[in-house]
Amino acid sequence: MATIVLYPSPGMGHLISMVELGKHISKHHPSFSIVVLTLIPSFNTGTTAAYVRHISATFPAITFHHLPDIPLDPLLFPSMEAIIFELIRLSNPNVDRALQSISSSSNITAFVIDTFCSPAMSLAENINVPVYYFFTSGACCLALLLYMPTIHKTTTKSIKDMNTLIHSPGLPPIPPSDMPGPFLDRTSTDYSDFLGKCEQLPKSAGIIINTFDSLEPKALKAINDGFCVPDGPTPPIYCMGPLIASGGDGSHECLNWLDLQPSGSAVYLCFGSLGVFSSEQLKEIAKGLEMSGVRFLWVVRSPPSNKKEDRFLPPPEPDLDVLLPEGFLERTKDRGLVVKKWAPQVAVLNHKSVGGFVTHCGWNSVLEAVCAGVPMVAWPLYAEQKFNKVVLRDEMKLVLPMDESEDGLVTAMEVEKRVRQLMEGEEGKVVREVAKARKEEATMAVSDGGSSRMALSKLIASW
Ligand SMILES: O=c1ccn([C@@H]2O[C@H](COP(=O)(O)OP(=O)(O)O[C@H]3O[C@H](CO)[C@@H](O)[C@H](O)[C@H]3O)[C@@H](O)[C@H]2O)c(=O)[nH]1
Repeated sequence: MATIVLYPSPGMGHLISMVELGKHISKHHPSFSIVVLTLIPSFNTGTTAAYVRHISATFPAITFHHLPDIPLDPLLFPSMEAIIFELIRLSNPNVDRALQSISSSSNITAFVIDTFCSPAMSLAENINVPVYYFFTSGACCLALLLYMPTIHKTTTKSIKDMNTLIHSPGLPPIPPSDMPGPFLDRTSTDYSDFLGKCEQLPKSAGIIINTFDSLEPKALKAINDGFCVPDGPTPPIYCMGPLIASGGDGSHECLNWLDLQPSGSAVYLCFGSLGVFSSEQLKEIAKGLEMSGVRFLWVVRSPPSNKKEDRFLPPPEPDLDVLLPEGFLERTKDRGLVVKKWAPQVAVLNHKSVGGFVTHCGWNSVLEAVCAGVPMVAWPLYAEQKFNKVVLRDEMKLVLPMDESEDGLVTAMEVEKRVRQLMEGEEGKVVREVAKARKEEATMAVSDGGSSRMALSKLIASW
């Protein structure tokens, strides 16, 4: 049987959309079998293991091939990215064995890897299988990553030390401080690791992006016209999104609570699979929500541990009585609900009572909001999220910003102001209209004859 092997990076934000890609191919081209190579590390990458069990049980067309865990000491790594990159690098012999074993019983048509999994590229080339990247963030971010080696060559300065806006083909000007974190300091190992990954992208047989043509037309045009890789060929680009998870079984307590709220009245606050705040920041959010008078559904996690050895472990169950201001839950019980750790986000965003979303700008969250037609306030935290905020605000006009004060704290007054603007103000009306229009376009893109479906057909035809 013809098999497509998918190799996602660990971490929910990367895994979910890769699995959705597998489901999508399998649904429209059932003659392909889909095998997903999974790395489920012992350090915290969200609720990965439970998710994989759920998909295995509910979607038998996808087979998971678990790669052995390689225990690593978190104390030796400067960042989550660094430990993930090392795990991926050390897993290469296991990936090699997996590919050999799969190819002994079936014909591997394509090997589709996450941007972070570039060390595996050579393994597939050795057995003459074409390698495609699956890019889990947007086309704007891809345009930047493809152009990053050019930016690197044209300066000797670290981006953090630049005081001019960064200009890249197809993108609005980006303030240096909003560039993805790993690109800020060119002397860091994260920088050289990421730059190496950027250089690999154009060497693939193609890049599949989780976006759709009409969401990011300027960036896509710049990529397709070859401006982002000025010194070589750009591989074919396939926009197949939005690839997002479905709403689940709809049984979570917060959905029952939303059933009781008026249509479009509640703001939903959630910060991806790993977003956490200090206890001081949690209290400011609580005060801001209370002052706003707006109905809210808020996913709260425990603050990050101060102990270096605990920083990649799942945070403990939050103690709301300690973390939130005294009496907050009681005073807001008629119009607010705090959920600990995790909410069924897709179902929440598609609930009729939800009218706005305060998000960390992780790309899956953005696409999920776009598909639900829900406008956003952008509160980026790490990775490429500040960059996403800039393009979402300046290019796509889908978000209102949440501004930090100089010490990095977002004050209760700022939370109050932005939530009210989003839910009740003229500013909110403007982004709401854009969100509704993008929702229609997203639906069309994945319908019969839509741009994302055509991209899938084009890719399959090339195989
Ligand atoms: O309480 C929660 C929290 C998250 N989610 C889901 O988890 C996923 C989170 O994905 P995303 O919004 O992309 O955030 P991250 O997990 O932070 O994603 C990582 O990967 C993304 C894709 O590359 C990047 O855009 C982000 O910056 C990076 O942090 C989404 O499907 C959410 O629906 C829930 O269902 N419930």
